[in-house]
Amino acid sequence: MMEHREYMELALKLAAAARGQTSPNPMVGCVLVKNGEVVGMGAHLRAGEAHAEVQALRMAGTKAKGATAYVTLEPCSHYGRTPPCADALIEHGVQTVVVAMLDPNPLVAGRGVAKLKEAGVNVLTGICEAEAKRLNEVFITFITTGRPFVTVKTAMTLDGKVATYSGSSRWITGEEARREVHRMRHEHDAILVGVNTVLADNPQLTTRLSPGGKNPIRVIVDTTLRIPMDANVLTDGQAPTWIFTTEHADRTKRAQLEEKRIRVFSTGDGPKVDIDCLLATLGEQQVSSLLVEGGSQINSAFLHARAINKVVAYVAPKLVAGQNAPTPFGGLGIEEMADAISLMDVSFEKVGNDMKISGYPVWR
Ligand SMILES: Nc1c(/N=C/[C@@H](O)[C@H](O)[C@H](O)COP(=O)(O)O)[nH]c(=O)[nH]c1=O
Repeated sequence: MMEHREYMELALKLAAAARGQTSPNPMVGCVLVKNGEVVGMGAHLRAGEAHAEVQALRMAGTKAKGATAYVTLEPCSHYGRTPPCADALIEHGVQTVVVAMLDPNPLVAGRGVAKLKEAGVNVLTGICEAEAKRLNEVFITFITTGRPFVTVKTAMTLDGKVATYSGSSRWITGEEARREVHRMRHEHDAILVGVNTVLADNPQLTTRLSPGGKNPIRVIVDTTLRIPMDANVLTDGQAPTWIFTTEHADRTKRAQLEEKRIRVFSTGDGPKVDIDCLLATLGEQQVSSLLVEGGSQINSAFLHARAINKVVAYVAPKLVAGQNAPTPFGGLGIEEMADAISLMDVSFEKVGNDMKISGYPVWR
């Protein structure tokens, strides 16, 4: 007999299958079980389309009556772009609803559960809650702060370099790791690099490696608009490119860029682009997840702005040495080792011949 946990794990797997497709909505999965038999399954596939519960109820039909529903996120109780799921579960006669986590939106948290209970439905909450929260770390951050969840991704040699002293960097990591990075791009609403990376690598920042996926919005941090007009990100038409600059930028250059329908945002008259302001602006533009691919100046700026939610570092078993070779985080740096930014919930995973280390910075 499958336990509550096993059915919820199945619902979580269904939810995760739509990773990268549902923004700015969360990933949600639902499994309907009756007398020990799965009678319906569903996942939310795209914002504006049917919610997971509705998909599962459609599959179950009349078998939903008296069934138990396992849902990875509290059923919605308000009219968004689709009718409330709590009502649909009640109308189909579902007897018990097992919920992994309550809705993180403070405006609706607990309302769906309350509606179900008022209608006489048994409700259990907190089954696989930690896994459900980890799965929707992006949605939770975005809905509670209004800013994108920021992941800094870096790739370095074993001796901590992101390029040789001459700037050569292709490639540090192997095919598998780079393919995985392109999947990360698919999963993110936007990808950010500094203008130094554009000058050094002329990157495309698109999701090209198999199995492909959507191209994120390309965000370039460029304090004085040094970006070359013939840069790939300005000419390849593969994805929107937004530039964040300051009031110090050359007005003619700004007009040239805007003529090419490049969106240019100024974060004010500070010496550098204000990361806080950049994130607030991206949030207003409904960007719920941001992949920062450096380089070292940008990564350091995000670190000093305490604006990193997650770090994903690929370490390749290669050595290039060079005291002038750039490292993942540049800038002045932290003076005392005791003040180092530690990561928590760290995972270590071999990807091809490279080591992937992921974790969540602990901001004291
Ligand atoms: N050099 C490497 C990376 N380099 C990352 C950035 O510095 C590159 O400019 C960016 O990925 C280029 O984007 P593209 O044009 O779309 O391919 N990142 C990696 O994971 N492994 C590397 O070996």
